[in-house]
Amino acid sequence: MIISFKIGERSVEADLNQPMDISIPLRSGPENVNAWYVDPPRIEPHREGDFTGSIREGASTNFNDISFNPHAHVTHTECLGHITPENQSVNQTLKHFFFHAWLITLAPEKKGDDHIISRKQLERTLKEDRYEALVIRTLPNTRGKLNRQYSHTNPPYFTEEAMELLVERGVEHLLVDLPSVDREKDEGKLLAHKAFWGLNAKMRPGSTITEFIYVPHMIEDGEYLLEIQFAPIENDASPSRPVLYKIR
Ligand SMILES: N[C@@H](CC(=O)c1ccccc1NC=O)C(=O)O
Repeated sequence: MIISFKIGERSVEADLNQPMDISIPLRSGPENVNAWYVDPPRIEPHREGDFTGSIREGASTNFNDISFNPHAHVTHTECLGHITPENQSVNQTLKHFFFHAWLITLAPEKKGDDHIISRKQLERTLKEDRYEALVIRTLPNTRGKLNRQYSHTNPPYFTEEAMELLVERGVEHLLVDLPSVDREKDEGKLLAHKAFWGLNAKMRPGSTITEFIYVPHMIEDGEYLLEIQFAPIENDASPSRPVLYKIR
């Protein structure tokens, strides 16, 4: 199916039969991507008394329980509720699912023992005045991102000033291939998350951050139609499947 749509006054098309999935799937066990010091996710037959929800073990159907943490184990979209005492649900935050997005690629800069995405670096790369959604692929970009064990590795993160620039450029939905936009160990400061959601300025409760994406090499930097779908769970974050479509 080819769809025609408008971005502002510009008429464009996209082929819905050519989706580019940029999610990391969830699988059972230690091969799954992991962060935040938690055990691997589990997908296993439901057990109750002498019932085991597996056809191989005599049940009429396969009937698995799934145990995972959206922040630790899978591509997930999160809302302001990730960092506020009030319960806020991503399922109430995101009410439409197609966005005008740009994909950019950056090599985080070394700063002491850290690797950071800085404001300067973003200023050099961001050519548009305004963005609705921004997808950031970091280098090196290998399939290792699909099952990396991130705990205690101090992954790259965004500086507060970098996030302020994204807010200035109107970015409502930010997607990154890292476990977090903040430093792994920052004593709970969460400066980048707070800057993005405007906790010390104008609050941006409709904005979302999607972490743990994986953008394969063959997808070129540029402009896309982005679809973000997620499981309708009332929680600060939910596992999501962002998909890009070429705009032409
Ligand atoms: N850096 C924070 C922890 C943190 O950022 C975090 C902890 C658990 C799950 C997700 C986190 N950050 C992510 O988006 C800290 O050191 O307290």
